[in-house]
Amino acid sequence: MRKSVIAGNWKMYKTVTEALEFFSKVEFAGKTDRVETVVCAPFVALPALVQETKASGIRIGAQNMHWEEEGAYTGEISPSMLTALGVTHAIIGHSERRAYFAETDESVRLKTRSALDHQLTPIVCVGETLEEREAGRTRELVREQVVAAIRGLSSEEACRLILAYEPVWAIGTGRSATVEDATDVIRFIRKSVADQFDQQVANEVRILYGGSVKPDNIQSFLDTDEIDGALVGGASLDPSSFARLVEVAAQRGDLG
Ligand SMILES: O=C(CO)COP(=O)(O)O
Repeated sequence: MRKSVIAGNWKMYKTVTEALEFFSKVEFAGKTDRVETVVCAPFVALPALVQETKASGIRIGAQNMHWEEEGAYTGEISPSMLTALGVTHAIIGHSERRAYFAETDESVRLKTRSALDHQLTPIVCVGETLEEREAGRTRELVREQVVAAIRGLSSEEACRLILAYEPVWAIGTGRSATVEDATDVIRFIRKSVADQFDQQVANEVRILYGGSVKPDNIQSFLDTDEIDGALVGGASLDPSSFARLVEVAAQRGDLG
């Protein structure tokens, strides 16, 4: 059975002090062996959070990275800077980065490749806008994004990926996708992975749903075998709500 993942994406929220406060208010012990629990925090909070969460089994992730090892790239952070801190995951190609910072399928491919080369787990985001969904282009677009990200990877590397289906219209809107729609697209993503590699790789890749996931709707997403967890924005900022999400996923682990 694939291990469930609950990944919080804090986006541009929380100072270092606030980030540390979050972990002083919440207890994750005993759950993180059943659920891969990741908090993707702003760069400046990463060193303190890696130290703070050492004993708890929580993994700390970045929200972006450059693909080069080092160089004249003002304002950028390299994968080896992240691994040197003890960061284990990196979100790649979030729709906000695609929309506001000109991330392309090609930069997503380079970053995915580089993250894997540096033993970081990439959480690669794909998803359509409302306009694209209404035009019936969801599958075509999502397949394009997935294929671009995994092009050139070996099967072993592909198995280490986490993909996240995040429909843009569901992010931060309070309007999540229905479980049926999310399941349908995620099943299709798994098939796209199988087409590029084989069924065995497709069976191993974890695929998350993201977009207005909250403690009161996560259970319905996790009830389907197809969805391996959630990438959570708003509801990951509050310690008790994030802990609740992890708890629900941990109970699922018990059943498996
Ligand atoms: O963008 C997201 C996670 O990456 C989802 O954000 P919300 O959970 O706030 O909708």
